[in-house]
Amino acid sequence: MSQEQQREPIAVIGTGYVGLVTAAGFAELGNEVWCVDIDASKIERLKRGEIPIYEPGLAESIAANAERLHFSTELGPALEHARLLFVAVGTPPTYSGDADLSAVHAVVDAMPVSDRHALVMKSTVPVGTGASIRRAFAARGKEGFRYVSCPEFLKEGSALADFRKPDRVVVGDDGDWAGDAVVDLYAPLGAPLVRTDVRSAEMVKLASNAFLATKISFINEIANVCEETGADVEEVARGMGLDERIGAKFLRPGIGYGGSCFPKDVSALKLLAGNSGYHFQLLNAVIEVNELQKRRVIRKLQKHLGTLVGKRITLLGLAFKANTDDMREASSLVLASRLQGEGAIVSAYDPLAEQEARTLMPGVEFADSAIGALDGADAAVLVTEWPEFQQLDWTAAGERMAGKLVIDGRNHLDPAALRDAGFDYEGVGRGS
Ligand SMILES: NC(=O)c1ccc[n+]([C@@H]2O[C@H](COP(=O)([O-])OP(=O)(O)OC[C@H]3O[C@@H](n4cnc5c(N)ncnc54)[C@H](O)[C@@H]3O)[C@@H](O)[C@H]2O)c1
Ligand SMILES: O=c1ccn([C@@H]2O[C@H](COP(=O)(O)OP(=O)(O)O[C@H]3O[C@H](CO)[C@@H](O)[C@H](O)[C@H]3O)[C@@H](O)[C@H]2O)c(=O)[nH]1
Repeated sequence: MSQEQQREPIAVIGTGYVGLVTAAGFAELGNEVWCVDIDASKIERLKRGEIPIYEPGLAESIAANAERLHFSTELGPALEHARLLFVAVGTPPTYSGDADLSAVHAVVDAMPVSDRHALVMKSTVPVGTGASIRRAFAARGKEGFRYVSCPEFLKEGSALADFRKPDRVVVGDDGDWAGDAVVDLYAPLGAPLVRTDVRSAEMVKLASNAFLATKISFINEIANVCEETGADVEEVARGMGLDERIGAKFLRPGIGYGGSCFPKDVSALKLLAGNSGYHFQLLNAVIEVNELQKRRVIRKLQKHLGTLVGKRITLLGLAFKANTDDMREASSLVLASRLQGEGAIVSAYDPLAEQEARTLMPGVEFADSAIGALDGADAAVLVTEWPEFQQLDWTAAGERMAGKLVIDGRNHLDPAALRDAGFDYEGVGRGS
């Protein structure tokens, strides 16, 4: 038998961003992967070779490894073929800001009480979730149920690359066969391994996201002070980032962090701390700065245009970041509704996220090109850092706009080039 054939078959429950990337990544390594999702239409599309989300390289990887990838709405085949069941279902925020664990509980309830299987938690869950799942199994008469926390750190837009070359692999377990098997699965990637207890692994995930979000809110506040003092935050971030203790990553100022993870995980950690009797003061500020950062755009527009009533404002980019079609917690959603609240007419363009955005942004006029969206606009707001906005012929765009104002929410454009093209340009903390 070749080494490839000997690799452990696994199951992946939930075929969203994390589940599909995990499945494709392990299939690349030679594992048979049994994927399960309750969304029948998603499974049908996957069986036909259609990939329901956009993630660079994912379609190609799934096509190249199709023989090792199996898709079903039934848990049965997964349980039959695999010992390790990777759970990658959603844990969205509830109204109160806690993580909604109903999908995780649905998976736990569907699991047989068996010695042969172990749950490997990829979904982001509050600290203590592993312990409560083990208690639930104990109540079903299964004391020795195996549970591994193996949090996922991929970033959308580079998810497959992150799987192939992770900064670290974190495995939280009781030191039993299931933890050993997960360590073996990841071994070919050669990543640093943190093997620890379940609660600490759960906390590594929440603390990492909270720290990164804190870094972003910090640089956003520095940017705001730069606007008051005439310093250029891009130069400041460059100077800070070269200090190895600080590091250059996640120091890009902008209109706040969005996406399916940072907002929900920061809030979940804050509530987890609160529920445990600790007031996590820093995270309150991180969240508040992030909310206010989006609203500063409105003030910048008003500074130049006066009232926004009847003004036509174009949002360039809608997805929460470039290279994804994901609209979850995108800053564009807040901006569009605030602009509409001020009486503005909002037009928009995004190269990938339009379809999803249409369902979330009532009253917004969508165009199929940046230049089309800018037609007749009084101002453009760059929301997502798509490379095509740097390549846009801004002189031609300016000729079609009613006013020549660009608010660059990601410091993505060249201020000098825009000013040469006759625009008023405002970035975030870029001086004047
Ligand atoms: N998206 C990211 O960048 C990212 C990165 C790291 C961790 N995470 C965490 O991973 C988890 C999954 O995130 P995602 O973005 O992949 O979510 P997603 O919404 O894209 O996918 C979740 C999938 O689970 C399926 N599902 C729901 N209940 C199910 C059930 N009972 N059985 C089988 N399938 C079920 C859904 O139909 C959906 O396809 C979350 O906890 C998230 O916080 C996400
Ligand atoms: O310097 C920066 C970096 C990011 N962002 C914003 O932060 C948000 C999140 O970006 P990013 O972290 O690149 O994307 P995600 O796919 O949400 O990934 C985060 O959330 C995932 C889910 O938990 C984790 O797995 C990843 O490690 C973590 O980076 C986006 O709105 C970005 O525009 C900034 O404003 N400035």
